[in-house]
Order: sequence, then structure tokens, then C-alpha cells
Amino acid sequence: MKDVYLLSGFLGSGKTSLLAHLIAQFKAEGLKPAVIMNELGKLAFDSRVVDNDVPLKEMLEGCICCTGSEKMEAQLQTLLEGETFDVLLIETTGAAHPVEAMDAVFSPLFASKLNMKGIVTVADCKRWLERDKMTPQTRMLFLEQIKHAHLIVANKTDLLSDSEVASVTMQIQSLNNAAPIIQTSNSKIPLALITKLEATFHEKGINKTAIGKQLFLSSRLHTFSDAVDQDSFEDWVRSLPDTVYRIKGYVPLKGHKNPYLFQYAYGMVQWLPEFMKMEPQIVLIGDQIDRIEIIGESSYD
Ligand SMILES: Nc1nc2c(ncn2[C@@H]2O[C@H](COP(=O)(O)OP(=O)(O)OP(=O)(O)O)[C@@H](O)[C@H]2O)c(=O)[nH]1
Repeated sequence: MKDVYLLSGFLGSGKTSLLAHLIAQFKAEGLKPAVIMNELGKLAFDSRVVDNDVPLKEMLEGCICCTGSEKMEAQLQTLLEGETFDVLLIETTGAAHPVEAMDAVFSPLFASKLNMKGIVTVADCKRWLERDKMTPQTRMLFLEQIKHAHLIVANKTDLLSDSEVASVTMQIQSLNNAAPIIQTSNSKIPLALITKLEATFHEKGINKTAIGKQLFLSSRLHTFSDAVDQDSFEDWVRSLPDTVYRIKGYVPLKGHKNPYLFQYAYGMVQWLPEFMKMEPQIVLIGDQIDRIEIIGESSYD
């Protein structure tokens, strides 16, 4: 399994600086990093910090968490098939919600190949002091990125006085006291701080990823042994508890040659025919999904 780190943080907080710093440190350890960068603008400006010998996939325009989930899967697929690397660093746009960005990594295609080590959020201390100037929606995103981090990098401390640094760090920590926080300038963190993150536990086919103190998101991969009836499958989906947030994958349907691409999010289901014979597998993401009986399993009536 390859370790994956998601670099989150508000626009201009210092994610690219962190990326450059981590790449250099991984290389110094003899490990080969690969990078996926998701930029909102058309210009691949930040990718200049990534050396030519580092496999790089860019997703320009559109954000991983909104429209880019399929694009991201395609990029992951090409990386896994075409490149050799040891760790994957994904830099999200500053406008991405970290949990939704993480959803893109949980795909049936990669469940057994990628190990989500954690979300590292860079928090701009200077901006924190001026957060009241943000619109409520933007401020909410800024706070959410901090709340869902497994490690918080309190950056740009050089722009603050010592007492401001102390009080800002305390305030940021109070939003998420499960994550360690480190004060930095230019996002210079020791590598060991991130390599020791263990956001995901692997047990009996379930990958359980902790987000903050209370929230645990689990992903569970299910492989179908037989085709299922489409109506019965939809009935099963509707019968699921609200704690199943997302299902995606390929479902083998009775009467059809190839498994259909199936997506479920926020109560909406979507089917798309697939022209290739994909592995009949789905991933469920949610809370307590280990207790769910999956249609087609021997114990399910
Ligand atoms: N003074 C100061 N400037 C910093 C620090 N960290 C980053 N910067 C500067 O802030 C700007 C944005 O840094 P980036 O690392 O590109 O931030 P980013 O989060 O990748 O930005 P986006 O990709 O636009 O969201 C650059 O001009 C950096 O040189 C810091 O600790 N102190």
C-alpha cells in the first residue's frame, strides 16, 4: 500500500511551500514522492516547485471535491499504473473541503492500494487574526479545514509577535484538540511529524479513517459474486441508515453484460453504463458501516 497525504489549507496559507519542503525531505530519506496538484486557475503556477524527477499530475480548473472526483480517479490510476513512487502527496485547492477531497481517494479501484495517512492543514496565522473580514461562508471553510486536520501547521508565525503567536495557536488548537499543532514559518515541518500520522486503521476489509476526535469515517470494499436486480439494489440503498454517506463503484446488474457505474451521495442515486468489464466492486463510506448487511452477501435476505 502506498501512503497518501492530503495537504489542505486556505488559499495562500503555505501549502505549496509545505509540498516543496516535504518533497525535499522524502527524497533525502531515499523515498520517491509523487504529487497530484489541484489548482483552481488554469495556470499550473505552483507546479514549478516540483522537480522534473517527481511524477506529477495536475488537475487544473475545478476542484477535486466538486467536479473533479472522476478526474482525480483517472489521475490516480495513471500514476499507479505508469509510475514508480513510494508516497503520494495531494495538494488540494485552498477552496476544497478536506473531507470531500478525501472522498475522491476512496475509490473501489484503490481501496487495497492507497493508505490515507492523514490530512495536514496549513493554517495562516496572519489570516486567522483577520478572519472576521472573511465572508461567513469562507470563514466556515477556513475553520472546517482546521477542524478536520490530523496535523495542523500554524504557519506565517514570522508575521506575528510572540504573544500573538501564542494566542493564535491556542485559539486554533481549541477548534481541533485531537490534532497536534506545530508553529512554523514557510511551512517548515520535520518529516517525522507527518510520517507518524496513522489516520486509517485496517481491519477485516474495512479501512477506518479518523477525522478529528469524534468523527470516524470508514470505507468498506465489497466484491459482488453474482449479479443483482437493479430495483432490489435501489431498495437496499434506500433502506440504509443515514450514516452511510457515500457509495460508489461497479454493480453487476442482472440482464446486463458489464457492471454499471453506480454513485450514491446525499440520497441521490446515479447509474451509468460502462463499456468495459470493470471489477464488480463498490465502496461504502460512512459511520459504523461494519454492521451493514450488503445485498448479495450470503447473510442478506
Ligand atoms: N511571510 C511568510 N510568507 C509565507 C510563509 N509561508 C508561505 N508564504 C508566502 O505566502 C505565499 C503563498 O504561499 P504558498 O505556499 O504558495 O501557499 P498555497 O497555500 O500553496 O497557496 P494557493 O495554492 O494559492 O492556495 C507565497 O508568496 C509564500 O512565499 C510564511 O511562513 N511567512
